Amino acid sequence: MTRADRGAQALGIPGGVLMERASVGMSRAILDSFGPLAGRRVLVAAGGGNNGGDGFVIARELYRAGADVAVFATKDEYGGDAAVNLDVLRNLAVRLVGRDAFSEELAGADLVVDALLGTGFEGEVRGDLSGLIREINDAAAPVVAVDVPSGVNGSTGEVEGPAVRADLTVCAHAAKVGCVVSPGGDHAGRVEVVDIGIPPEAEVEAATTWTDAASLRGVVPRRTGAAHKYSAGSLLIVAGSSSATGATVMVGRGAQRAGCGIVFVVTSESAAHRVDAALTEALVSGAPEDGDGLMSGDAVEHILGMSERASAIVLGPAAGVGEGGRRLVEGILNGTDLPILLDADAITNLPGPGALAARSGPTVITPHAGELGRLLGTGAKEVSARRLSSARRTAEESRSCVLLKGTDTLVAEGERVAVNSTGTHALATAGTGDVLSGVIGALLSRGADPYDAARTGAWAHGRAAELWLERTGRPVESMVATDLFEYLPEAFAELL
Ligand SMILES: NC(=O)C1=CN([C@@H]2O[C@H](COP(=O)(O)OP(=O)(O)OC[C@H]3O[C@@H](n4cnc5c(N)ncnc54)[C@H](OP(=O)(O)O)[C@@H]3O)[C@@H](O)[C@H]2O)[C@@H](O)CC1
Ligand SMILES: Nc1ncnc2c1ncn2[C@@H]1O[C@H](COP(=O)(O)OP(=O)(O)O)[C@@H](O)[C@H]1O
Ligand SMILES: [K+]
Repeated sequence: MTRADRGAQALGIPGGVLMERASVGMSRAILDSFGPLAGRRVLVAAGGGNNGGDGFVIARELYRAGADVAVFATKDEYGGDAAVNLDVLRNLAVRLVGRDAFSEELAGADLVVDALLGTGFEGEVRGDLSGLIREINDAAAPVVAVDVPSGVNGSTGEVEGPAVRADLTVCAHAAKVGCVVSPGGDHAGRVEVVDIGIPPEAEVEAATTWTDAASLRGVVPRRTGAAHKYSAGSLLIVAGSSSATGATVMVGRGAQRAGCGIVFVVTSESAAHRVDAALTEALVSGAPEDGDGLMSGDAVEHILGMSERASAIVLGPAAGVGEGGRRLVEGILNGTDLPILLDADAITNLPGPGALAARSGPTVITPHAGELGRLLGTGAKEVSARRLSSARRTAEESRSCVLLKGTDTLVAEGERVAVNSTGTHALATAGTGDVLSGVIGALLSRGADPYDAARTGAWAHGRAAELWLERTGRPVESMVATDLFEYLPEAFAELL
């Protein structure tokens, strides 16, 4: 955002013009959501930087729309465009209130505009601002955040202290990363973006992008008329144990619905016949298992033999944690250059992210915060607090593609991070992660590169859940992971 802003100003567009356009657009969005505001009481809380300057312009626009506007400004003296716009308020009948009147104004407000801190903020909120933020969060009125909820780091989504909880966040030019990546994203409410007139010449390529359907056009590999089942994608799934077959079945069915031409499964030998019965179209074989019914290190030879017929591998779901599992993962990683997706127990069986760095074949790992916390040795809490940097760091140390699951699934590879746009909390049910592994595995087997396979898979998986909700009208709580299979084809159809 800073680079785009500088670029626009270098082209001769004054900063004040950008502020004006941003704030007029934001005011329109506010009126669309909360208007008409004639006669309603609006409190604008404005901080000391340009976010506060936006707040002054919004105050003027809502005043023009007939609202009874009060403005609390944290500073006595302003500079630049903010000062200009504060002067305008002084010339109008807009009430400027002090700290002593803030709480009372807040109690009587029908709408609160949070323009305290924007993209210039990082770290923990200092001084009296934390008190203001707490008061805003305790107030009954709905809250609109300007550009980013105050207290949220706009570049990372990290929240280190008190932060505004908004009903609507209006962003200038583009959704700020902090409005979509958790935990900041959980503070933003609905996010709307307003055009502020930055010309294409000033656009910059963002390292963090939003995976929507448009960003995936042309990315999904297509099956041609000359295809046979192997060229259409041949996936080897190494999963499950004597006592756990469901995960394996869900990976397999997810892969089939994501267009894989042929699915091979290797599982513990005592479970193979049950998986075979459940996966009609797949070729299932059993591998040596230990006393606990988990595939043992001795299974490596059989798996590598099977891998000669595959174009990608999914390794891990319900395969078990322990010494045998560690040998299994190590043996497969060292034994083949095929694209591999490691999920669940295969991630837990890794000694650390560095264990993947030496691989020459493409590698994807799909941890949730708990699994990534174990892999990094930092714990789930730390990963959840710093999702973007945790995913980035893991991608760098593992030289792999990292998909970090959550409400805002992130896909990180090299310098790039994609934030998934689909999904619903209906997915918070056991087994949905297994389906995701199958979908991404299928895309790898069909020739997609890891980054595209992971972000396309996440998008289609989330979209399938949305379609289930839309089509069935059932409550989110009643979804089970296998419901996704029926809607995956329709989700993919939207990308083709
Ligand atoms: N294209 C654009 O870029 C456009 C940008 N626009 C708008 O400008 C916003 C960015 O403005 P910005 O750069 O002035 O920063 P901003 O968010 O107001 O913060 C600075 C203030 O925060 C304070 N502060 C900082 N850290 C703090 C802490 N830990 N704890 C407490 N306080 C802290 C700091 O205080 P100080 O350090 O000076 O004491 C200073 O007062 C952007 O989000 C958008 O709304 C639009 O007008 C359209 C064009
Ligand atoms: N609240 C939520 N909103 C959106 N997606 C969610 C939510 N909760 C879980 N998910 C998604 O559901 C899947 C759960 O995966 P995981 O925890 O590995 O499940 P399992 O291991 O039981 O298969 C992930 O893709 C995750 O992103
Ligand atoms: K703000």
